[in-house]
Order: sequence, then structure tokens, then C-alpha cells
Amino acid sequence: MNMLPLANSCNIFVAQQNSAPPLVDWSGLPTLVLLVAAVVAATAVAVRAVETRPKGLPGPPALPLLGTRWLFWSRYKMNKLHEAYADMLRRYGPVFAECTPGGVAVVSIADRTALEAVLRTPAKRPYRPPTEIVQVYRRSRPDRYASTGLVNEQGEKWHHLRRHLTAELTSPHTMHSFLPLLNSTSDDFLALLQACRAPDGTVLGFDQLTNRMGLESVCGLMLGTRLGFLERCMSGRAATLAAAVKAHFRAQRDSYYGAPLWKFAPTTLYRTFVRSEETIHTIVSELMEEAKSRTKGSAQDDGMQEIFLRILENPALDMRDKKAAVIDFITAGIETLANSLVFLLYLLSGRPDWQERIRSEVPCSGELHAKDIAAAPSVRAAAMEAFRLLPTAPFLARLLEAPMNVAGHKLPAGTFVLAHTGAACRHEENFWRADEYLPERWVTVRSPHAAALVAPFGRGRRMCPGKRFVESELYLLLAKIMQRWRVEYDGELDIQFDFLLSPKSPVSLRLVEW
Ligand code: HEM
Repeated sequence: MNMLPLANSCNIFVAQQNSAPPLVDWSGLPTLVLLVAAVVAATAVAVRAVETRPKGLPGPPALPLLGTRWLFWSRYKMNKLHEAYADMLRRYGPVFAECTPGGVAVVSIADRTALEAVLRTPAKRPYRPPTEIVQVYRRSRPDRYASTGLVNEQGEKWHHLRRHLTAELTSPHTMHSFLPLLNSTSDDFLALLQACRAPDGTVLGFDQLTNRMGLESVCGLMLGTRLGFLERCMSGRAATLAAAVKAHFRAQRDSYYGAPLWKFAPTTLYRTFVRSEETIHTIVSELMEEAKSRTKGSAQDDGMQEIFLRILENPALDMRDKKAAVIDFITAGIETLANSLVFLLYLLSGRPDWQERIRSEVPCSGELHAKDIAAAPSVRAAAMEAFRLLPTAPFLARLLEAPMNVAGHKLPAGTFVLAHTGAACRHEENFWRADEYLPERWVTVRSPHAAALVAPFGRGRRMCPGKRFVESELYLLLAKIMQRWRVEYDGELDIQFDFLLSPKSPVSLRLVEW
């Protein structure tokens, strides 16, 4: 997802109306005119940056031209953004405002009542601020992109894409049909783990192996075929794709929180982003072509093939949108899934008793069916609790559709809001022993228990369409790992913000025979 759900640029209104090429052509502009224009623009922006914070809202001081972004270049580190927000929520309270260099207020909310109100708002076409760098690049490539894609589009265009692209992905029938393939993919993943285990059970670079699992399973789901990313020696193509996805997320983070120079000149950041986007496009296009030629002549009618084929065959969609959708689904699925699995196992390593409990609830070996998972509430509780404590998307971005009163502050329609669900879930007012990993709270509820705040896949009509698939996969993988090994991890996992919360690579954990 470019996750997309996270913070994004605020110059979106301008960018949306302006389909001019992204980068200024400096060569034809006399320097003096340019300088005068820059000074006038800078003065206007500086005045706005200081003025636009909603009245009475606390927050860090905004500087001319920089807004509050200077904080991410001085006091805080961009790769520790989750800690930066935790610190700001402590300093300024559960509702505070930042200012972008463009002078737009971004209101952070971690107050329960306000969060519930924002997440409950029943918008028909919820507006999630797009990632500007993706938008700018895709608009500069009309040969490849008919739109900026499901993740970044808004309004009717978004609704059209969502309606035509996600029905298969979100259907229980599809997931049911996909389960046998998911079983065999998970078995191959376990075989890979086994092959990479040292004699004491240590698996070095576990996160990279889970990335390959994410890649294989999401490609399997979208393209209807196994691609071999779980073979012992990873192909150069898989490694390149995984690296490009990581670079893609990081570049989105830096484009938002770093200096916005990429908007004016083709900086290294912009070029890195373009390279990652083009690498992903090229590799996924190849995979799609290969999958298409494989499906020719094979009249297999299973749920997973339907996703790919139905997207390709849908006459209501432009071919470029179909391709972009498969690319976006694959990009959205790899890291999110891998990070969630690492977080889940890391947290469980501190609860050997809960691992025993899972093991006692699942069959000893063999293929697992939906009914086996349904009969193992401890599996679902373990995953839910990991999503509460370490969600890979710790906040959701929205533009308010209507004015809203938030903790005594009047926010006008159109306000850019960051809903900090992750931070609110760690608050003692919202959860009993909030900072502890206690899966039992999802079996026997202990007050306080603000379950509505746990929103790892977002909320409302823009909620993640991969949710059903991810849940099936995480449950299955966890059950299969627990069938075979218990998990151990020494020390504390180092977590960083790569536009998603991610474990700092490489992660080593131990898979020990029962
Ligand atoms: C653990 C795995 C995943 C997590 C935690 C996750 C989380 C999210 C979140 C938080 C959002 C934003 C929702 C909102 O704004 O309300 C989102 C959107 C999205 N996700 Fe996921 N996701 C995951 C996996 C996937 C997978 C596997 C796919 C595709 C197969 C996918 C495709 C998308 C798409 C296309 C969107 C944009 C939807 C829209 O704007 O209409 N995600 N995801």
C-alpha cells in the first residue's frame, strides 16, 4: 500500500488540477525572473505556514518556509517517525497540529472519542490524501498510467476502480479457493526456513525470507501461479523486486518528510523513486505476461485465477489501469505482510505459554483447512494482539468531509487528519495493561477494551482490500510454524519507519523443535 494510508502531501489540490510535467525546466528561465518569483512565492508560503494552524490547537512552532518540517531534520529522525509522534503526543496532547512547508495544517489525533468519530464517518468516497510523488510521476507517464491508481485516486475515479478491481479479492469464495495453494506455499516457506536454520535453530535474515513469502503468496494470489521465490537460491528477479519495493516505500517517506526539493528539480530522491517504480513496473509486467501465456489453454477454474483473469477481461477498465492495479496490489502486499509476520512472531517469543496453547489447538501436522483455523481462537487472538501493539500502518490519513468538533476544537471540512490508532492502542485509558502483549484479552475481555481503535487495515470504504487474504495467510503461517517449532528471540526488536513500521533488517530469531 503505498501505504498510502500514512501521511501524505498536502499540495494535493494543486497537484490534482495540474497535469504539467513534474519537474521545472530551468534552462529557459532567466535567473532574475526566477529569483523574484521564488522570493514572492516564499514570502507567501512563509506567511501561510505560520498562519494556517487551526486556532487554539497546540503543536510545535512553525517556521517560515519550513512549517514544522524542520523537526524531522533536527529533533527527530525520519526513520523513527513513530517515536517522533509518540513524543509530540506527550508534549502537545492527544490533538495537535503540524504545518507543512506549503502552509497546510495536519492535525494529529490520538484521543479515543475523536478517533472513533473520525473512523466512523460514513463517507461514500473517503478522501485519503494521495502520495504526491507517486501522483506526479504517474501523471508524467500517460503511456503507462491512465490514472494514479486505486491507492492514490479520489472521488468517482477511485470508486470506479475500487468497484471493478477489488470484488474478487475481498470475496470469501476467492479466499476459500485459494487456501490449498496457500497451504502449499506456506509449506515451501517452512521448508526454506528449515534449510536456513542453524543447528541451534537460528534463522539469520528471517525478515528477508518473510519478504519472499509475501512476494510468492501475493503474486500467487494475483497471477494465479507459483513463481519460485521460495526456492533456496532466490532468483535475481525476486531480489531486485523486493529491493525495489523497499526503495519505493522509503522514497515516499523521504518525499513527504524530507526537504521538498524533488518538486523543483530531479533530485536523487526523485530519481530513486522513478527507478524503483520502473523496476517494479518492468518485473511485474514480465510476470503478468508469463502468467498470461501459462493460463492460455489451461481452463482451470479456481478462485485465484479468477482475480487475474477477471481484472484483465473487464471491459470497464483501461488496460493501463488493469496493469497498474496488479502492480499496486503486489507492491502493497509484500512488505506489509512480511513485517506483520515478523512482529507477530517477535511478540509471541515473549509468550511461550501462548505458543503452547496455539500448538494444542491446531492439528499436529498436515494441511490446514478453514475449519481448523476457526477451531483455534488462540491463533486469531495472537494476531489481533500483535496488530494492536505493533501495526505496520500505525496511523491513517483522511481529509474531513464535514466540519468536526474534536476535543473542543472546531476543525473545518477539508482538514487533513492523521488518526493515530497505533498510539491510542497503547494508552492505559483504552486498554487494560496496554503496553503488554496479552492475546488473552481477545478471548476474555478485560476493561478498558476499546476494540474499535484496532484498525490495522484501516476503516470504511477505503479499508484495505487485502485484509481477508492477509488474515488467512497470517493465521495459516502461524499455525503451521507452531505445529513444528517454538519461537525465541533475544532482546528487543529494533523498529524503524519506512513509510510503514518495519523491523530493522536483518532480523534473527530461533525456531526451536518442540
Ligand atoms: C499485513 C498486511 C497489510 C496491511 C497491514 C495493510 C494495511 C492497509 C491500510 C492501513 C490501508 C489504508 C486503509 C484506509 O485508509 O482506511 C490499506 C490500503 C490498501 N491496501 Fe493494504 N494492507 C496489507 C496488505 C495488503 C495486500 C496483500 C493487498 C493486495 C493484495 C493490499 C492492497 C491495498 C490497497 C489496494 C489499498 C488501497 C485501497 C483504497 O484506497 O481503496 N494490502 N492497506
